[in-house]
Amino acid sequence: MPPAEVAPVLHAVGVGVRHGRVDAVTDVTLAVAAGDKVALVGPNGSGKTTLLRVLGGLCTPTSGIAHLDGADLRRVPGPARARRLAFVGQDEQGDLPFTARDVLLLGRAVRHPDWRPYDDADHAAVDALLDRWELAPLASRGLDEMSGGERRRVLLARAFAQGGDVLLLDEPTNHLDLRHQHALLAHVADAPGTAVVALHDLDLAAAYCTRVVMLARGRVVADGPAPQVLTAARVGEVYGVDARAVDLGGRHHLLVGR
Ligand SMILES: Nc1ncnc2c1ncn2[C@@H]1O[C@H](COP(=O)(O)OP(=O)(O)OP(=O)(O)O)[C@@H](O)[C@H]1O
Repeated sequence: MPPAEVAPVLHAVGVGVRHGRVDAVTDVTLAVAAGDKVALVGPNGSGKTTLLRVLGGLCTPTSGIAHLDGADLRRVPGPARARRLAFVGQDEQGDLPFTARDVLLLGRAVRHPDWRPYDDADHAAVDALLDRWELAPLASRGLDEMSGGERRRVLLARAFAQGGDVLLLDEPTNHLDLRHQHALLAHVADAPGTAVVALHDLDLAAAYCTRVVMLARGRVVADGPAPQVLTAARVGEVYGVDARAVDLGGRHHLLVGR
């Protein structure tokens, strides 16, 4: 007997988003299965942020529909959505005087719809995240007293604190140094849940994601494993660069010039 079809966790069907006279996303159909780690790549303005926001229920499509576990995302109430999905935006910097510990506890708040106070499990989860993200020395420091990269790491750790099973991250490596870029994507790759991550660094996409979806002018132009999507010809054409694909130790890389 063939295995039963597993419904996608996230499913955009014929999604279009129009901002005024701009078609940001056009007729995108994308099914993301549980456990998929999807890199969303494409040039500036190709629709990555817009599509991520649709998948997170933060932007209502002008046409088509987006589902979370088969339910129309427009009808999933905010608190229920926040228990499943965590979204970290591209420019989220957070300059409020909350400490790192406060911010991670705020992430846990989505698990307390009844305003129940934080319990030992919340504090233990936050302590574990502070350790894992090397944030313990910043636990009592305000966001407004941190460097850009430190703040960014706190906000990304908050997404993990929410404890949902779907991560939507928009250019999460912005502001992070090399080691933290790799550490972050390793966290994402190792997490048991589903992730869709907009990335400009194609090497990071190839190294840590199981699947690469490439957008150009609001449409999906390729979808599959990195070596099949990130070919020299396609990257050259879509980004307008001179690209060469190389295999180093079994890993797909691109050498890029103008
Ligand atoms: N609020 C808005 N009003 C009008 N046009 C918008 C708005 N937001 C985005 N756009 C346009 O929609 C298109 C897609 O933008 P989007 O931010 O989704 O692209 P992106 O791939 O995330 O880009 P980048 O890599 O530069 O972050 C672009 O042409 C952009 O100019």
